[in-house]
Amino acid sequence: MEAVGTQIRVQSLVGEGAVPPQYVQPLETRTQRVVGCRNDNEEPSPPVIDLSDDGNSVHKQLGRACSEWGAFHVINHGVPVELLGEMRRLSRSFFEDCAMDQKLSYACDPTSPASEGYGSRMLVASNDTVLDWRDYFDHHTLPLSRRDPSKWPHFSPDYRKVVADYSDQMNALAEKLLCLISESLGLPSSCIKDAIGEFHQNITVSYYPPCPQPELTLGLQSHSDMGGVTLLIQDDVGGLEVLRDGKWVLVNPLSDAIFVILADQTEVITNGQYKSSVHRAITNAKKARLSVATFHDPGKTKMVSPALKPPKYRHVMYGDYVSSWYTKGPEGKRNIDALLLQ
Ligand SMILES: O=C(O)CCC(=O)C(=O)O
Ligand SMILES: [Fe+2]
Repeated sequence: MEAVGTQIRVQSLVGEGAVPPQYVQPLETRTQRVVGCRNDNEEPSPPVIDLSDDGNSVHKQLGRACSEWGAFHVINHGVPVELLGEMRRLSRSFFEDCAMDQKLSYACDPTSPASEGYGSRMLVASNDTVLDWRDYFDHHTLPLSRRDPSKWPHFSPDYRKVVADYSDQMNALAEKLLCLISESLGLPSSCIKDAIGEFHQNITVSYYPPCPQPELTLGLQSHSDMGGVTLLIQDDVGGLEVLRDGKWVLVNPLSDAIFVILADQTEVITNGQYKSSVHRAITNAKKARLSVATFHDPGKTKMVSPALKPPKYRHVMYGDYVSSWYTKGPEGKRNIDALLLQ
């Protein structure tokens, strides 16, 4: 078992046979799913939107997807699919091919939330939080003043270049999607992007090792993302679930698609017309799973408020919103609900 400070990497627990008690979820948050991670159409799943369709049709499909799901796949998105594959391949290789002491040379600071590097524990606030069955590597990528590739792995000569290319491509796609999403509400194209301001982008690679008792654990507990919009790719294992009408729905992996997740500030800006998506990751006993989530968020000092009247949410300074998230914990949508005006 490896530890840095109080941080243990989940990967180093694999092979212990039983899940340590800190990782055991209370009954009410455990998954009911018999863990075979495919949604075989017995339940509706988030829509797939072809961005090469004509403009009108894309706006309509986006409007429905955003109001009914807050999350959807996009295809023909303009990002080279080879780059998606490279990002998955290289990030998997960091977790699986590098020795633990090499990985730990990139350890994030366990005392500071969202610090860059290799970690396992998302929340630093309290010792009684149930831990996620997940390790991660967080890269700070935009604005360029935050980007320091010397903090990223270099076991492969391509790693840093691929992450930088991936960051630029995701940035362009996030901007394009926010324009389309604004237009789908009849707002000026730049409305949501302007309300978020310059993107603060982080790329988090999550690695979920096989879990001996998947029915007791979660890879990542239920939450909505805090910022503007998240663009996610995953491998073919499956395990991401979105909450819809009180039911958890498994998101099937589509290798060439990018999964778009609306986050809390987009809910505020659209005045609740579009809701952020509550999601989580479940575990399985057989295969490690990998996802790459790219977050596009406001800067810490940005004031965010609804673009529509009368406002249903109070304005908030993004940095204050983030601090309360880290002190209280994500727990579904509790934090965004606190911004609702009566
Ligand atoms: O692993 C996944 O599919 C979900 C990741 C996620 O929700 C996050 O990093 O915020
Ligand atoms: Fe998330």
